[in-house]
Amino acid sequence: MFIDLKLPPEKTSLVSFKSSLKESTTDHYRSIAVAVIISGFLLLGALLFFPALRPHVPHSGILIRPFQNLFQDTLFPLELLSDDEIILPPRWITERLQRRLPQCIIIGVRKSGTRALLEFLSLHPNIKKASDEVHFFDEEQKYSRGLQWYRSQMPYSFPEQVTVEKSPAYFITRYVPQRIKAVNSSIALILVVRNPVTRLISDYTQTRDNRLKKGKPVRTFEETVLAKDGDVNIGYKPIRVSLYHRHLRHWLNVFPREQLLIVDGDMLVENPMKELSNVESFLRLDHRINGSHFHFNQTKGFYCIRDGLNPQSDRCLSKTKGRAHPFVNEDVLQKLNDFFRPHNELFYEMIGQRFDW
Ligand SMILES: Nc1ncnc2c1ncn2[C@@H]1O[C@H](COP(=O)(O)OS(=O)(=O)O)[C@@H](OP(=O)(O)O)[C@H]1O
Repeated sequence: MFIDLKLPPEKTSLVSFKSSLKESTTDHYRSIAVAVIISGFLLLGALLFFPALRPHVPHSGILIRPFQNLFQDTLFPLELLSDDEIILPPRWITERLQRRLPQCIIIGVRKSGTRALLEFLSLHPNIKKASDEVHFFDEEQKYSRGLQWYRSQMPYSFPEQVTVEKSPAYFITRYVPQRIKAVNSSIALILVVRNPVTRLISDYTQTRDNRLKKGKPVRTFEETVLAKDGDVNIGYKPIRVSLYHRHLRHWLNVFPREQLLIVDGDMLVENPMKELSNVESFLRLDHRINGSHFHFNQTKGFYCIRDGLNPQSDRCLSKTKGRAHPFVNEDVLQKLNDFFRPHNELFYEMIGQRFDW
């Protein structure tokens, strides 16, 4: 049999052979790439729509909500997250993340701006706050649960971060300083104070509002703070709370003065940055909180936290902070100021610092 092979000239044949070989190799790789991409999409789709197909990954008990700021309160125990909210952080993160006992406590004074201070401080990347008041050292029932329980109330933190909690009742509870010292004798303590009369009015307003909410009868401020004979009613607890030197004495019997930072609560309202900067220095942290984090909110009448330049992002404290105070008669104010003046002097002497109260 004769087969008629019409071969092109030799040179042309070699070039076309090479080019056809190149084309077919490129086509081959292209098809593989397309196949890999399509299978990837199919796999992702399957995992997305059929959660049962997802591989079970053993977890370390610490999970991170993806794409949210890693260094804020984003760490949750497993039960708080749904399946599609969780990813596992790499081991180098989980090993360094722990709930730590606080290295700093805001001990009081109640109604002086303790919440504002805690919230504002937590803007610092190296500060982690316990969101709720913990009351470990002043409430027997909690204290009896021990340090493991206390630690479990703290947020997850990295070793370089400072954990802070605030429980204003600590300041006025006699046995608290000793208890804190027994746990951490070098702890950093912060006391927020404001004009004792303003603090008293704030305390009264809170109690009055709570009673009104429960439908209970209320007395006017004047009726509450003055006794029948017209003297200041020292039987009224909020008056005693404002006698700062009496409570502070117990703390300074236990801790050296350098371990305590006094924050001016009135200044915290007017110019939070000044006080926050003092706290950063006290905690030996870099100065990372700045004026751009705050915006004076006209409606609230206080500084609120602002994320970036977005006015929609203003985060103000709750309605229970910054309540309207009742009008107080000038004579009563005078009487209260006169009453507190010698006590304030004792306080100034004790702390080596003056206020214009
Ligand atoms: N930025 C900002 N926003 C709102 N409120 C602010 C702020 N800074 C300080 N304050 C003042 O904080 C007062 C409440 O104090 P505390 O947080 O210590 O109260 S509490 O003891 O925790 O209940 C609260 O007292 P009242 O004005 O009487 O409500 C405020 O005056």
